[in-house]
Amino acid sequence: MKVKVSRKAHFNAAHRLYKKEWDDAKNTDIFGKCNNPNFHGHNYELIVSVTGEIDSETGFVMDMKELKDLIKQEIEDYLDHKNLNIEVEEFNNLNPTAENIAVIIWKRLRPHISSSNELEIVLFETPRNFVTFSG
Ligand SMILES: Nc1nc2c(c(=O)[nH]1)N=C([C@H](O)[C@H](O)COP(=O)(O)OP(=O)(O)OP(=O)(O)O)CN2
Ligand SMILES: [Zn+2]
Repeated sequence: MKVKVSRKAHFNAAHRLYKKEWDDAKNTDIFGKCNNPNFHGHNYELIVSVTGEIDSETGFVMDMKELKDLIKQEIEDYLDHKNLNIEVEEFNNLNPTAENIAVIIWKRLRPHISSSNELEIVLFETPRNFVTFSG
């Protein structure tokens, strides 16, 4: 019997969506206002979910305190109040779209979650735009 436990988190970050190989006209055509060369920001809302069997001794799938500390250490401290294009090395050559940010978050958390548990990332870039990645 598998149960999913989830923890919400939050970070603010700036980004610009563009491809350096494309000229300004094409970047504006594809990315619109998200191609603003002066960057723009989002209040990202994150839901991290871990699915697995309930431990018969603790009653936990995973200790939520442990999950909270892990998200703070690996995600909030790493991304909060950052310019993703400039300050986060994963985005040196990768567009910081919601899809790519969700994958980076998954990759940073995965090594710290028991291999017998599944990990799912839901990332809201705006109140109405969100992406889901489960590996
Ligand atoms: N597939 C994706 N499409 C878009 C992404 C993305 O990451 N993946 N990102 C953007 C922009 O960065 C931004 O998220 C869009 O902002 P905005 O248009 O303001 O967002 P909303 O549509 O939710 O705002 P409304 O107030 O509803 O207009 C664009 N596309
Ligand atoms: Zn944006």
